[in-house]
Amino acid sequence: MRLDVVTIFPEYLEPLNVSLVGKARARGQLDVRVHDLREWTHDRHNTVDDTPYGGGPGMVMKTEPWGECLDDVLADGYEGGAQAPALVVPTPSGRPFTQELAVELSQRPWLVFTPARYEGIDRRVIDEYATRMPVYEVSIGDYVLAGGEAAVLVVTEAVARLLPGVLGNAASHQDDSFAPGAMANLLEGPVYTKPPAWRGREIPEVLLSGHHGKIARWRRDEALRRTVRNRPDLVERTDPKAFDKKDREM
Ligand SMILES: NC(=O)c1ccno1
Repeated sequence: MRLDVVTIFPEYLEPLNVSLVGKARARGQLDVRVHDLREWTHDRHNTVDDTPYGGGPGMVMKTEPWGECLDDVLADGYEGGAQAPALVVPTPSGRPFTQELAVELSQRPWLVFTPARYEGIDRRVIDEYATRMPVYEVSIGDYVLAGGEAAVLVVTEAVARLLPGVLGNAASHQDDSFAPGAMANLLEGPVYTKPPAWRGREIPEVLLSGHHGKIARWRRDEALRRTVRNRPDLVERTDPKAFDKKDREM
């Protein structure tokens, strides 16, 4: 997978050089390219923003630097072919970024992220590239950040860990909260490791029983308990019959 990120703060994307994403890049599983938008400006102040038409607070990111930069970024890929890119626009007014959407994005060969600053990017930029490729406007939560770069880090990590071979144990993400299948709409339950006792706190006995069926059921029940406590909205979304199905799958 190829990921391009266009930003006015390239240093914000340094975390993409470490841990899971950094290792995937080193192994060649991910080709991440970060581009400084200001390199596509032509004035001595490297201007990327201007006042909004219609008035109002703040500034809007200008079309020209974005257009010239995205044209260059896309020029070395095959638009519309097997390497067709998709634009990913982090914005509080986007569709919620979910595990399901992470799975969908992980199946694309090339993502181009356009994190905005200020009040956002002139809408004509998104409209222009929407004529050439899929555009995903995504929100990582109901809050406003100073810019989209933090959202790029979140989306990149959630997508990269789903790529084949990136997680050491492929089974790890099958039991994730929200993972399709048995865990869809369920939060992950508690996890434990050695020592068996710590400050008088013991491990739930069932986890030491070696009885896989009982352990699976206990984990499902704990996941349900946590979901009811922290995300009752997810429980409402789940057909009660599905819980029986989950029983069989776990
Ligand atoms: N909530 C978000 O995803 C976001 C992106 C940029 N600012 O906020």
